[in-house]
Amino acid sequence: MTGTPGAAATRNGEAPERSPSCSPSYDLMGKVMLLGDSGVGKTCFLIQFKDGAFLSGTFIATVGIDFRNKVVTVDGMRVKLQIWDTAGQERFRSVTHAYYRDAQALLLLYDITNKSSFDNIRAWLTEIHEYAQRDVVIMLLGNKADVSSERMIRSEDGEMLAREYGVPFMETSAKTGMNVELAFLAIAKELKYRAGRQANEPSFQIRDYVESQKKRPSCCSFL
Ligand SMILES: Nc1nc2c(ncn2[C@@H]2O[C@H](COP(=O)(O)OP(=O)(O)OP(=O)(O)O)[C@@H](O)[C@H]2O)c(=O)[nH]1
Repeated sequence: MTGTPGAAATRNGEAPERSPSCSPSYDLMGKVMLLGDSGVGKTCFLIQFKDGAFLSGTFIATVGIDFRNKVVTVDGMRVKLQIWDTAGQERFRSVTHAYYRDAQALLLLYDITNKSSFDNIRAWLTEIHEYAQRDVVIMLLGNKADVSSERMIRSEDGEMLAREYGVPFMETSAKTGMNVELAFLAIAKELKYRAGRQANEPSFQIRDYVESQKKRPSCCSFL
């Protein structure tokens, strides 16, 4: 485990800021958590977004929780995303629950080649409703979309589950980068919209935005 809620520093050496200091290099900050079963690709997803790289080779399960920061610019506003990578293993659940409370957004991943990771999404959503803020932004992501030959979950099933819970959905690949940046940009746009919402401002619909922007793997229509 590498930190507690509000701890000063973690393994990657960055300090989890709570509020902007004298001259912040961003306009808004949001805390995002990556959730999902062990092995679905949360750490790779974060590293692809942060560094544009893919960690292949031996799988090393996350222990406890870790985080990285990245600033993205949406509609001229710099949004600092503080992204927490959680351990998917059951034995770390009580540690990660403590972090849900002040998260503004949750990216919930399953692995399209692993049926149980998809079946467990309902349990994850139950947990989220128990521990997270009521208005937390949730996005469902079917990761490893590059491995079409081992696909176990149809894209349509992901879409259907997401519709049932009223959350945006897309398939992603931490390996090729497909839709990785889009997931975070959509979250940043939603946070920006929420922070600056004014009575006469046209509303931002994250589900419509994701639907209009997402890339679909060419592999899955035959399933
Ligand atoms: N082909 C492919 N492999 C992936 C992808 N994302 C992750 N992997 C592989 O899946 C394995 C698990 O990835 P991790 O990112 O460590 O999984 P995790 O969800 O962080 O796992 P925990 O830390 O135990 O919760 C690794 O061997 C990765 O190389 C992807 O999009 N495509």
